Amino acid sequence: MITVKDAVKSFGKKKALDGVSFTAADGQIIGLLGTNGAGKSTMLQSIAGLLQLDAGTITLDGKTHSLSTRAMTAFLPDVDVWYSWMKLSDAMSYMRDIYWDWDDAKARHLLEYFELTKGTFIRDASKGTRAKMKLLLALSRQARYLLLDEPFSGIDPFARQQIAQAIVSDFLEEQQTILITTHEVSEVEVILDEVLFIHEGKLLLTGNVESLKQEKNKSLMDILKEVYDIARL
Ligand SMILES: Nc1ncnc2c1ncn2[C@@H]1O[C@H](COP(=O)(O)OP(=O)(O)OP(=O)(O)O)[C@@H](O)[C@H]1O
Repeated sequence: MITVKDAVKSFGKKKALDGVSFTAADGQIIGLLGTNGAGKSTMLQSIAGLLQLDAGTITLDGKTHSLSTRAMTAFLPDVDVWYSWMKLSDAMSYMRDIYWDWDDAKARHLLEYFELTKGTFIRDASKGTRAKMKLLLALSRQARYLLLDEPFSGIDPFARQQIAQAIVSDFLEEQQTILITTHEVSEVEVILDEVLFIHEGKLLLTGNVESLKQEKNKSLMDILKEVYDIARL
């Protein structure tokens, strides 16, 4: 379980996280949604242990950040982090050498699923293909916690559906907990169990997606718009 308690993080005068608290139960797919600059990436980077909070705590399975929590976590950043001179096969070998939980069978499955070629140089790949490569490298680990920051960025709507499907089938195989940030609410809605809606560093809405939709008799996007409009009044 991921437990975030009263998380505060500022950059200069900007409060990127302003007292955020939530728990992410094991085996759930959770959407961390919000407007530009809401604090989503800051939240994911803090959970990944890449940023230190100014106040508050984050624990994974009750443990604060350490090598063992790092080992449980796979983080997919929203920027390109791979050397462009590498081929996809080089990046895969690198991951296999670094992480004991690298799963070759899963990597082969994702390679086929995304129709990627191992011999492609990262620099020669289109933006969407690079996004699929990044996702393959993150999903091929058997990490308990998958933190995916904008995995659909730059990807066409047809491939987005395919990727969302891959995340679900991967999830069902491994019973991992997935925290995903995205602006593509309608594409991701079908795979989410829970939603966290963040605005200006504050959590405005949290809950089970199906229960919220039934309770309000609205789509997730309409529920978020309503919450956002109220927050801006
Ligand atoms: N390293 C940094 N230095 C200064 N300000 C930062 C830094 N990282 C984030 N911020 C600021 O903190 C706020 C939250 O940023 P964050 O990237 O977490 O938002 P986000 O919800 O992921 O946005 P987007 O959807 O646009 O990616 C923004 O105002 C951003 O400008």
